Amino acid sequence: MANDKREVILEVKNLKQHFKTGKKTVKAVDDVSFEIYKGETFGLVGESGSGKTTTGRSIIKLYNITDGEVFFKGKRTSVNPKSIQSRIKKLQVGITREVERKLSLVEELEQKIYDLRIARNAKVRDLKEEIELLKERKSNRKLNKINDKIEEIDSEMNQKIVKLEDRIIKVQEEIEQDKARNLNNSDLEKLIEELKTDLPKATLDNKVTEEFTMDLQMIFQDPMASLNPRMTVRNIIAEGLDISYKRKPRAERQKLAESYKEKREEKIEKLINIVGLDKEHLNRYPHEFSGGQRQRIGIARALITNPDFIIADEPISALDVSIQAQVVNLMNKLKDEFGLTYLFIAHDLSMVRFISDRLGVMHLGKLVEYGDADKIYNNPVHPYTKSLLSAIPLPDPDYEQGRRRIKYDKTYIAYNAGGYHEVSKDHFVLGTKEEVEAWKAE
Ligand SMILES: Nc1ncnc2c1ncn2[C@@H]1O[C@H](COP(=O)(O)OP(=O)(O)OP(=O)(O)O)[C@@H](O)[C@H]1O
Repeated sequence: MANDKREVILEVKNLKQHFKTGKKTVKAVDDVSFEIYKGETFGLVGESGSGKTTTGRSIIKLYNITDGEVFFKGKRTSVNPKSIQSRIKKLQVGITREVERKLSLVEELEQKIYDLRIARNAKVRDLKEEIELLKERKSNRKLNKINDKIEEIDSEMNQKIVKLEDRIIKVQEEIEQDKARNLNNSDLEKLIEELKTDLPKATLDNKVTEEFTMDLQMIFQDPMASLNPRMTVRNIIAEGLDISYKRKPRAERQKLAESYKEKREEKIEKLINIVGLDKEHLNRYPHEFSGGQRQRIGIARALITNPDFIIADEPISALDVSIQAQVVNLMNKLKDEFGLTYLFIAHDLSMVRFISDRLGVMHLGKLVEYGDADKIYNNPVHPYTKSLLSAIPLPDPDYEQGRRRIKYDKTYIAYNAGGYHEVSKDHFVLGTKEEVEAWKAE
């Protein structure tokens, strides 16, 4: 599993998703970063309200993100234009400060030149008085000596002044460069426009690009709520294809019409079989199916666009335990068959543990620990992960009798300090250095 040549398919960088509700701001996702490799199952776990769903929805662009970036197959798919703007502003403030610092350096250097001249004048004044006396005494030899001395003082001072003036010129040039770097407002607007065109348009108006919609699909927790009750299974499954077809220009659609119908039907029939249902189910409506069957329909619907990435948000939580394993097995089979990558969101760790290659543990909008799933299960470091894992029941009566949930006191954790620390290869923990060291030693 741990292979350095793994290809990153999804990268989430400093993702923030905050919601304003009245006066309060809910930081549903707060500065979360992680990456998912092609072909793996990345389990995102945490208790209800920790921000897992919001993370998934932000990735699939159901929200305009508050801050951060998301890259899918190396292409930036999400960035908040306001956050670009604020970053540029910060840069400008930084440059302004730098200019101020340099201006005061110039002042300092000018002061030094002034001080040198004062010191020189004081010295020379005394010598000149002496000269007047010597002139009266007509002592030419001594006179010459003092004149030489004054010349010496002057040349020494001039050398110093030349050096200082050179520095001043250099700093002034730097100030000009800084000022040129500091964009005026119209340049700023231009830069933002450039950044915008650099991104898929979807990023900014929250419409989704064609490619992205096809490549990235979602499976939801409650298939009944996510399947339109008034649509037949056939049309539900075909929805992704139909949307993309309807987006095509009319002329192209007319040309394709016949072959599209055929291909569509072919694909639907193939998929209904693949997910373990029957062709004759296609004319029925969602309410005629059991929970497990409805989830199979949801899976077929996700597969119709040939995605390579699927976000499965609690896909088995609403199902009977007996059905859960069936759906998980089906998803695993499809993963191999179609070369899929999964982001598998779940609050119940007992199943995720068996299917995840890598894992992220969320708590209060933060990703507190992530990386290789085995490492995290066998050697959890963050106190929240330890507590969460201790809550998983095991099919072992002796263990169960002694099992106690490890208490977790979040007040001890400095969530806003520190960053991610790699405690072993592909195993990252959020905290300050001291915290992580202490947790490791526990
Ligand atoms: N649209 C929204 N407006 C305001 N607050 C929201 C919104 N969506 C989510 N939240 C809040 O953000 C926090 C994280 O919610 P989220 O649904 O992402 O958590 P979760 O870990 O997926 O939990 P669950 O398993 O219960 O769905 C919660 O406090 C929730 O109330």
